[in-house]
Parts: sequence; C-alpha cells; structure tokens
Amino acid sequence: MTLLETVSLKKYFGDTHAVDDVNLTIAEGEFISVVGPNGAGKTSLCNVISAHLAPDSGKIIFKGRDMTHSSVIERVKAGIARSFQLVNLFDDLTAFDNVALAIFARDGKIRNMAALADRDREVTIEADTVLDQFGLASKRNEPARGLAQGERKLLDVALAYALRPNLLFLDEPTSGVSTREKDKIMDIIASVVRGEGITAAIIEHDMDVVFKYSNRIVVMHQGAILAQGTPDAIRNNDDVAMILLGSSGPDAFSRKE
Ligand SMILES: Nc1ncnc2c1ncn2[C@@H]1O[C@H](COP(=O)(O)OP(=O)(O)OP(=O)(O)O)[C@@H](O)[C@H]1O
Repeated sequence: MTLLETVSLKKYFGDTHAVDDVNLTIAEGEFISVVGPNGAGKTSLCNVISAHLAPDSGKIIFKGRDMTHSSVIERVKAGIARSFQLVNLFDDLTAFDNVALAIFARDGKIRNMAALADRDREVTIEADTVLDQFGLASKRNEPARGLAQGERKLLDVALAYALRPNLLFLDEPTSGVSTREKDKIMDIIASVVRGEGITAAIIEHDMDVVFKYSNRIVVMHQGAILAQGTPDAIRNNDDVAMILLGSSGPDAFSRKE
C-alpha cells in the first residue's frame, strides 16, 4: 500500500531548481535510499516532505491525506519523522534525557501532576527500551557531547524513532564515521525499522551502504529523479554511474577506502 506520494513537487531557490517536478511514491515497508551528487536536491526533497521547507507547487499525500500545507508538528503526528545531516542533540543532557524529551514532545500536553508522575514512569521504561534497541544502554547516563560520533549519529536516529513514525527519513545517518562503524550503525537502524515495520528513506552517499540495505534506490540529479529501481538495476545503470562517479560500468561502485 502507498504510504507517501509526492505529485509534481517543486522547490526553487531563484534559478536553482532544488526539487524539480518530483513524483515519488513510497510503499509501506520499503527501505529506500535517495542518492545523487552534491546539490542534487536530496535534502531539499526531505525538507519539503517533512515541512521544514514549503514547496512552490505540487502535492504531498501521506496515508491518502493531502498534507501539502500542514506543519512539521502535524506531519510528526501523522507519522513522518526525520533526522538531519548534522546531529541535533541536547549536548549537555544525557542520552537518556535526550530520548525522554523526544517522547514527552511526542505526547504533548500533560493534564496534571499525577498524570505527569504516571507518565514519567512509562517514559522511563520506553526511553530505556529505545536506548537498548539502538545499542546505547551503556551510555544512558553520559552527556550527549561525550559520545563518540557513531553513537551520536545513532542517538540522533533514536530521537526521530522515539516519535513513533510510520515513515522515517534519515539524512546521511552514516556521514562522518568510519567504514566499519557505518555497517554497525546501518545494521542497528535496519534491524529496528524492519523489526517495527517502519518504512525508511535514507539519504546516503556511500553506495556500498545503499546497495546493502535498500530495497529500492532513487537517484536524483539537478532536482529531478534521474532513475529508480532495485540495487541490481541501479548498479548496472551506466547513466547513474556517470552522474554519481563520473565513470561508467558496475565497477564504478566498488567501495574505495
Ligand atoms: N536555503 C537555500 N537557499 C538557496 N539555495 C539552496 C538552499 N538550500 C539548498 N539550496 C540549493 O539547492 C540545491 C539542492 O541542494 P540540496 O542541499 O537539497 O542538495 P543535496 O543533494 O542534499 O546535496 P548534498 O549531498 O551536498 O547534501 C543546491 O544547489 C543548493 O545550493
């Protein structure tokens, strides 16, 4: 079943066509990657889908509802959450407090102090479960600023996950970490999203990560979708290799350390 559909979506910055007539459909349960050279429009597309940017024209349909003009909060409530290229943590708070705050933010208003105390117990259990799912239980009481880069990336994804989305959009979840850590981070993310039946879309530059974890790859170039298909189809698409790596053929995609 279709979860998200963009219809002729456009976002221009002056003469720059950051998102140019994008028709993207994401089905429930998919794990897609959005790839493309720097400036292709990947983050702009994500920003428009999450309401961090308003489109110039086009539509965003989520769960069959037209959400084009809805706010970030309305989209989070509907089930769209995203993480950012640069992690967005409260650095002085512990890993636990970061997750607990995301859970409280998701729930909104609390009626009275008794309700707050009850909720506090539930949130503690839920936040500890989330930390455990993301392999961060042993870092529970450490301030976010003291965590290693890979742990910070995971905590950032955990905050988006704590919003209980149906669609989780992750902007470069493995940027700035070593190749070995990338696989560890992606194994954890893939296991959580698949285990919970969450639909995921990641923006990613490392094609080994993209080929390993995606069911479908969407290639953007100059704001538009240049190609999309299974990892095998994209691996063997010479136009895609030319655009992404400036060379042709499947060998262009082997990881270079
Ligand atoms: N706020 C903005 N104001 C003006 N131009 C912008 C703005 N945001 C993005 N752009 C431009 O829109 C185009 C698409 O940028 P975007 O960041 O979406 O690409 P990207 O594919 O995510 O790139 P990268 O892989 O480098 O993150 C680029 O030419 C960029 O300079």
